[in-house]
Amino acid sequence: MPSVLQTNGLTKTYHGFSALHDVSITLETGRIYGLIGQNGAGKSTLMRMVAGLGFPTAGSITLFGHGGEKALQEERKRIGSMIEHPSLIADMTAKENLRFHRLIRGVPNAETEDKQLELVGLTDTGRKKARDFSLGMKQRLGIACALLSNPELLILDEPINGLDPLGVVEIRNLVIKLCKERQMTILISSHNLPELYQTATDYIIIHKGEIKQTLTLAELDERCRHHLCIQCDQPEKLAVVLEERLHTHSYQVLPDKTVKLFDYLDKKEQVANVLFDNGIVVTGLSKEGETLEDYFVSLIGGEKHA
Ligand SMILES: Nc1ncnc2c1ncn2[C@@H]1O[C@H](COP(=O)(O)OP(=O)(O)OP(=O)(O)O)[C@@H](O)[C@H]1O
Repeated sequence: MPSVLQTNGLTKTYHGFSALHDVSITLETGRIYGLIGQNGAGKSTLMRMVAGLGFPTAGSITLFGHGGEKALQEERKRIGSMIEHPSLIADMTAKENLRFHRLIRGVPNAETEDKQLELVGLTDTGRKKARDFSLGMKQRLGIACALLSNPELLILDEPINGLDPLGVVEIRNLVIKLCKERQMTILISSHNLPELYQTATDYIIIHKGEIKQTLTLAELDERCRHHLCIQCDQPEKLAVVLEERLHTHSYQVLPDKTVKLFDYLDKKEQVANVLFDNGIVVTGLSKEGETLEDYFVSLIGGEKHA
């Protein structure tokens, strides 16, 4: 089966400024790809190129195994997208908005309107106009519009931006459901990395227009180094005890005096006993791992978070 999407050396330059540089990625069926990057990293630019909302300066795109402008035009009918903002008409109800999008996109069956409204939980909005919708409702209606043609690839640019916690969970559940039940491939960008960690099966990390890394959730978990997190009254003395009594140098003392021990992960009690025997008062000892956010920060060289 061909990949859903392949980009090869995709590059976009705006008046000499390189917004995307040599981007080569592959998306496979039925996976949720979290696209991560700081403001201005090139996430929307990449999504726009794939959705056909902009032309690359160089490089190529293959969708469902087909490349070339003519074939891409056809294959893009298999894509649904909500990029930057949901494109809604403020004066129209949810259903009218859906009908408008359905007609301009030439989707024949009208029943799909109710189906999408139900899927995103907007069946009860009646005569209420889109202008009076909450941000979460607007986002969900935008997703419903993107789903009208029953796409195989769904592109969502920051769909949870500005949503309250309940709204965030609703979008997460919807995305996971679409992937599981319809084998839909989803490319989703967000600055909310803890949330993306709960949603995505794969991660694409982009920095200053270039792909820094692509990895699966399993690879991420393996790379997020696990450690014992120790809180105590004397971190300097603790360091000496770790080196002299436990013969390890694999630790880090953080500015807040927490100590991360990368050794003895399954010997918590032994560590606790040795520290106690050496007069160190331990107020916290737990096994922990790095988060997606920590990993992202260390990967892009400690710059501000996404
Ligand atoms: N039409 C344009 N003309 C000139 N520069 C542009 C244009 N569109 C995007 N850029 C620039 O390209 C870079 C990448 O922008 P892009 O919107 O893709 O970033 P992003 O990762 O989506 O950021 P954010 O998280 O803030 O949405 C930015 O520096 C942006 O200013």
